[in-house]
Amino acid sequence: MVMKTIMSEQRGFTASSADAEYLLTHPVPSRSVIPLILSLFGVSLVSIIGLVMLTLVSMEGLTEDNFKQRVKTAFNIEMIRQQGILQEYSYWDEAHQKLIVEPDEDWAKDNLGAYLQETYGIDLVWAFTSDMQPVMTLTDGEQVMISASELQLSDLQTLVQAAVDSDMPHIVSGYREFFGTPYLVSIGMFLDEDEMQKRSDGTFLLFAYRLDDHKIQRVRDEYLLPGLRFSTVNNGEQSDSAKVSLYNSQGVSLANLNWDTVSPSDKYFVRLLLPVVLIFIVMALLTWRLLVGEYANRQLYSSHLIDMATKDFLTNISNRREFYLRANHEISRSHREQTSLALLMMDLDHFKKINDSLGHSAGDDVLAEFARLVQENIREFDIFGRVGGEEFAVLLVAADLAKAEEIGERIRRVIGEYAFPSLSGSPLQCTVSVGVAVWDGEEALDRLMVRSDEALYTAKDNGRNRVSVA
Ligand SMILES: Nc1nc2c(ncn2[C@@H]2O[C@H](COP(=O)(O)OP(=O)(O)OP(=O)(O)O)[C@@H](O)[C@H]2O)c(=O)[nH]1
Repeated sequence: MVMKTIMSEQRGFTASSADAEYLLTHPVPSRSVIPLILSLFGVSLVSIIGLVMLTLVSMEGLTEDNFKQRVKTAFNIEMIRQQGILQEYSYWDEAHQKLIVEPDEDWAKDNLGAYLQETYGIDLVWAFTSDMQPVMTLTDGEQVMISASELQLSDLQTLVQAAVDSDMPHIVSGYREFFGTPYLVSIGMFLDEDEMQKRSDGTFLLFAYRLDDHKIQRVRDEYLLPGLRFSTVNNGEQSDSAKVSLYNSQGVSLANLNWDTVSPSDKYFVRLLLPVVLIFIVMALLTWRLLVGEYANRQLYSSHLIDMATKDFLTNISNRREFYLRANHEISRSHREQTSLALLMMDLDHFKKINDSLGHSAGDDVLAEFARLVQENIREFDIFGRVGGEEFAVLLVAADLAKAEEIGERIRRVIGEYAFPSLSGSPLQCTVSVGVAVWDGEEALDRLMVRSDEALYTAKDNGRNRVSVA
């Protein structure tokens, strides 16, 4: 409501009352809020980067665990596959006949040998008796002779016993070392095809494949385990860097499996970081622009409002209210400091005629021009205001009667001699009457105004265009 009043009094200012209303309900933000908001952006950015890092690092752990699980699963499947092949042969009466009862080298080579090696990667086939005497031995598809003592070199005995003790089909698997090389081994008892039980002779069949680079490459490709590497362990110790180790039945590590997992933090961090940082920078810049722009608008608007409240829109000098405020302040100060003051009250002569003959707007121009001329002829610290329609007042600071008369006379002369520009073409002549009153050192502003007003009327009564003293 206050704003609306000011707006209607101070015509000419372009802001609407809705704008003023908005300003009142949205106070100008303090500039210190801007760095605060930007710091919040910074903190959020750091938190998001931290969160992304944390997510990626935990993903890294998951990826590592996941890969390890897949490697173990792959080797378990390999074992089961080997057991499946072994089972087919251990149940096959003809195989028992040709490998144990009447060993037939040609049959063995045709039905096991190269065929098993090429199709299933089986490098080693042994058929042996319950007292671990080898009957038929095929290595790399070829029949070779191998002694019982060589067979006993490994901890094969445990595996043999486990096969005997296990349930049907009496097949077990494990990792064993033969001739200094780790192998994936499956041992099964020969079973009777018709009776579906252990044969009375307690004979065994062993299938194994060598864990070499070639095998690991196959596992790598088949089970989609990129980067899987293999190394044998000579001293039986698990290597520090090994991610999965293959142990024999005594818990001795025979081989180490390693791989290079792609680290999500390495792979995605930079890719994620860049857009996140960019988005934050853009957001921070936009916020900065909005806040700074808004702040500047509010400042501008505030200064406009102050102008509207204190200045006369036509002449740009103090309005009545502001004149009273400043003049009262000056009287208090003069009272304290015991200095002199004088008041000039001025009124343009026959101003109505200008309005009537040339129009209100021409009258406005004369008023504005009059104010400018007066302003030029008083001192900077004098208080000048429009106190009525065509009535003006100047409070002369530290001025005695002589000084006040001198200034009043100067104004009267300047106005009288001035050719006011006019739209009609020919310049206008105006005169002004001035009433002077010197402050008595005690009186209030109203009283001083009344006395100078009376002096002004005396000037008017005495023929205008003159300076009268109260
Ligand atoms: N153009 C214009 N005229 C105004 C404004 N304020 C007051 N007036 C006019 O000023 C005139 C004052 O007339 P009067 O009070 O009769 O005084 P005067 O014609 O100046 O005659 P004296 O003062 O007796 O010399 C009136 O016509 C008012 O309308 C204003 O802001 N603009």
